[in-house]
Amino acid sequence: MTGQAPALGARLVIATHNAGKLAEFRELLAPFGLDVVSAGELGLPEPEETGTTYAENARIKAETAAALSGLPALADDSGLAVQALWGAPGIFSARWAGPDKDFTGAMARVEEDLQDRGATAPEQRRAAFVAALCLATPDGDGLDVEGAVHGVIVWPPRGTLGFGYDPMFQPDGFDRTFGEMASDEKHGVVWDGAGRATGLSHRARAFGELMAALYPEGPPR
Ligand SMILES: O=P(O)(O)OP(=O)(O)OP(=O)(O)OC[C@H]1O[C@@H](n2cnc3c(O)ncnc32)[C@H](O)[C@@H]1O
Ligand SMILES: [Mg+2]
Repeated sequence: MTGQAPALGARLVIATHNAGKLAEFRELLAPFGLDVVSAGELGLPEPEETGTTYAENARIKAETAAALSGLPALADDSGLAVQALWGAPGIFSARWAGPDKDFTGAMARVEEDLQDRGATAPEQRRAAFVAALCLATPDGDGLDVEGAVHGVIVWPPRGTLGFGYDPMFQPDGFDRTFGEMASDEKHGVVWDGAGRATGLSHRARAFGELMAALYPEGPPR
């Protein structure tokens, strides 16, 4: 293997129009010295997310951005999957917030739906954040990975950090929500001695999987 990631390239498009995700990817990619540019900065359109899975939607976003920019593109499709709601809002997590991106309203809808089902005990309020990443190249190569983090839905929401549904999600093993965690705690990655990356958030875990898939034999020298 050469010193260069096989598919990342020196310039990489982050195929998202979500400022919160973009900030997290910039932090995750910061150590690698890539020239990171977002789909929004390139003026690329937001493709319609017509897939029925996180992975399908991530691929649509990555392939669209790679084809339009001529650069490798990394996309993320993610969401909050609440067990008692059969995985909702899931791939519709962004759509629950509507065109005004009203996540206060979207979180209230999650809570209302849980209340309607009488889900008041923590074990009835289990949920996971899920992220599917797709790295696509302009010549049609694609790499798909996923990550998840399990936890519980809390009410009322707590914390002002992060974005989206962060204030109502408390990961297992913590007494704080993602909205109460500094970015490094939520999605910072830790490298083990073999060059494998792990982290807390769904996005950090998926990122670790991406690195493992790109470099199955460990980091490039
Ligand atoms: O499609 P792009 O342009 O990437 O941006 P988006 O916001 O529409 O992203 P998704 O279609 O993947 O929808 C995922 C939604 O799930 C929520 N979500 C995903 N990851 C999250 C996280 O780490 N913290 C809080 N909410 C998250 C957030 O509200 C997102 O809008
Ligand atoms: Mg979207």
